[in-house]
Amino acid sequence: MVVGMKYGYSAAAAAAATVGNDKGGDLNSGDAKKLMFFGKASRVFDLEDLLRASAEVLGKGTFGTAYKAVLEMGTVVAVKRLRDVTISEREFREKIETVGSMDHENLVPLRAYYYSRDEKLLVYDYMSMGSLSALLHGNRGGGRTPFNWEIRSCIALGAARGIEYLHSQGPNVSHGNIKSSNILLTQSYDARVSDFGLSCLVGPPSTPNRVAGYRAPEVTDPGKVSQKADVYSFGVLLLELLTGKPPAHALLNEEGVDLPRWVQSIVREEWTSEVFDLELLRYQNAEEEMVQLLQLGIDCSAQFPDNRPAMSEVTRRIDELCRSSLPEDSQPEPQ
Ligand SMILES: Nc1ncnc2c1ncn2[C@@H]1O[C@H](COP(=O)(O)OP(=O)(O)OP(=O)(O)O)[C@@H](O)[C@H]1O
Repeated sequence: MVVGMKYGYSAAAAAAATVGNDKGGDLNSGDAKKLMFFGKASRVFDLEDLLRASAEVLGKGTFGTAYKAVLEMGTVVAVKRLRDVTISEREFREKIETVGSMDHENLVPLRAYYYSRDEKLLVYDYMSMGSLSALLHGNRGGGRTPFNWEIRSCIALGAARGIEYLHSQGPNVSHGNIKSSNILLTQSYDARVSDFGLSCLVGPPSTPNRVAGYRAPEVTDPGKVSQKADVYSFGVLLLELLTGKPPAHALLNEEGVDLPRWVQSIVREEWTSEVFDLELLRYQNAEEEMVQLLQLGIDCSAQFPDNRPAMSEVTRRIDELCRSSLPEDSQPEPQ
């Protein structure tokens, strides 16, 4: 199956056919029609390889459709086809260069991009374990790895570190779309934050309710999200991780209650019996730490931005919780 034929990458295919040579470097030369890579060692395939790859739709998101593409040489990548890119080509290239320069072990690296008038593609590492959302809310039948405290707290810490890194790039740098489907997992359940930097490339989402459960109350323009709004979304994500409930859960919405308010409506003494995910309780051996992480989720999702902690503090608190729940003989060296 060919990506271009099956999913209509025809504009990219046409561009590829006209490339002809690799020379030149400015926007009007052949390079403008090529797959542009970030980093040095990663230039192992080109646009034609990508167009020949067999592809499968992973899902439709706010910014476009994501595909899993298996290249002929066996490399697997995730390709995001952006829709509604409203900014100019120059602005797009400038912004995407910034995104591509972000480098942290808890971010999904952007490997390459393709820009033409009709087609904008982003190429990421493919994360074979999928998203936190799928793991939390997908099939809970037998055969799956117990989704215990150790794994969940490690995911919370990794995601917090990724967001903290983004925030450390400047006071105006934020993610803008923190949610469980944007936390992807490696084989060893390390968390990687994806989709950063995309909200400034595309127009307003056509489906605003997708992020409803995660969006901070003060956010009116999804294109203008502050770091404190990211902290709110991360707080909701922590509550989701511990309760196993999706923030836009039908039952919660019927009562007009969002996840943070639902958790707060239950007295602390009843958290263990009423709030925590039953699957988490089954492997429970860290009740005090679970309660503290839930409290952190509540603190992060405070109504007023000034009452929310900074991501650096959030990371520090999760790191402490992870350390205190480890057996004495397996405590890691402080970083
Ligand atoms: N690099 C990747 N590796 C594996 N799966 C991915 C990758 N990127 C995205 N996905 C998965 O593909 C699906 C669609 O992703 P996409 O980011 O387009 O939409 P979303 O996360 O559902 O929403 P949004 O666009 O608002 O972030 C999701 O299930 C996501 O977890």
